[in-house]
Amino acid sequence: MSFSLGLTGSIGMGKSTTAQMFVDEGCALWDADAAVHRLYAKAGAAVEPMRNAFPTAIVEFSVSREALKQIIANDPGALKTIENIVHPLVAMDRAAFQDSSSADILVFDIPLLFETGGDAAMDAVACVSIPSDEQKRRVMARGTMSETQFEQIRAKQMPNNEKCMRSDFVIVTDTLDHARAQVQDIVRQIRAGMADA
Ligand SMILES: CC(C)(COP(=O)(O)OP(=O)(O)OC[C@H]1O[C@@H](n2cnc3c(N)ncnc32)[C@H](O)[C@@H]1O)[C@@H](O)C(=O)NCCC(=O)NCCS
Ligand SMILES: Nc1ncnc2c1ncn2[C@@H]1O[C@H](COP(=O)(O)OP(=O)(O)OP(=O)(O)O)[C@@H](O)[C@H]1O
Repeated sequence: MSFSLGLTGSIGMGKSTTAQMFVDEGCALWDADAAVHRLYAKAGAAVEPMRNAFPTAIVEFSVSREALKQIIANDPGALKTIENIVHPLVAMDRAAFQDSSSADILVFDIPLLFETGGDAAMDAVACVSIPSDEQKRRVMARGTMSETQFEQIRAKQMPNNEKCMRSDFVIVTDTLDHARAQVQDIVRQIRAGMADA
């Protein structure tokens, strides 16, 4: 039996970077954002349902994120429709990974873990955390979102302190070395618990 660890945190707080540190420790990784990329790609399972809901979102046989962002900017309610299409498909992709992976620890990088109730399927949850001003600085430095887009996404997410309170582990992502040390400690604790079980 493998151990399922949910890895969550608000936009730009360091989930993807921290997830790779779990991979370095021998954990298998499933990434919800990467699953969405597969679903949006040519022949991906979200393309046809999305075409039905938002014909202008399809560019060259795939779902265009730029077009989606435009659609959401004009109609913030569109995000709910998008989620209703995407989230069940994401859940199927996750279940297939869970069934097929043989690593001792499976890490699920899921931005909306608590918001979608996905935490119920996890043995434990780790949340990445940094102060909100640093979060904004890091997202703006990526240069992929306007401040309005960032604030829209952030407003939809559960507040960071609530996520941290509901998690079994909090990983402070202030420096790479500090984050790695915390990841190694969590992996050690989980493996020790598995050995005791
Ligand atoms: C809004 C979209 C077009 C923005 O695309 P873009 O490439 O600019 O950003 P990206 O996908 O990398 O998302 C950046 C971060 O925003 C956050 N985020 C994305 N979608 C949502 C959402 N529906 N609610 C809250 N936060 C979200 C996540 O923390 C994510 O890591 C895209 O995120 C999307 O299609 N979202 C709907 C699907 C979804 O809910 N994905 C979340 C993971 S299942
Ligand atoms: N421990 C850390 N120390 C210093 N910088 C970090 C650390 N972790 C992440 N970062 C930086 O913060 C930024 C955001 O990190 P990352 O892309 O991992 O976040 P994310 O939570 O996956 O983002 P999103 O929610 O948008 O997908 C990146 O520029 C990354 O280099």
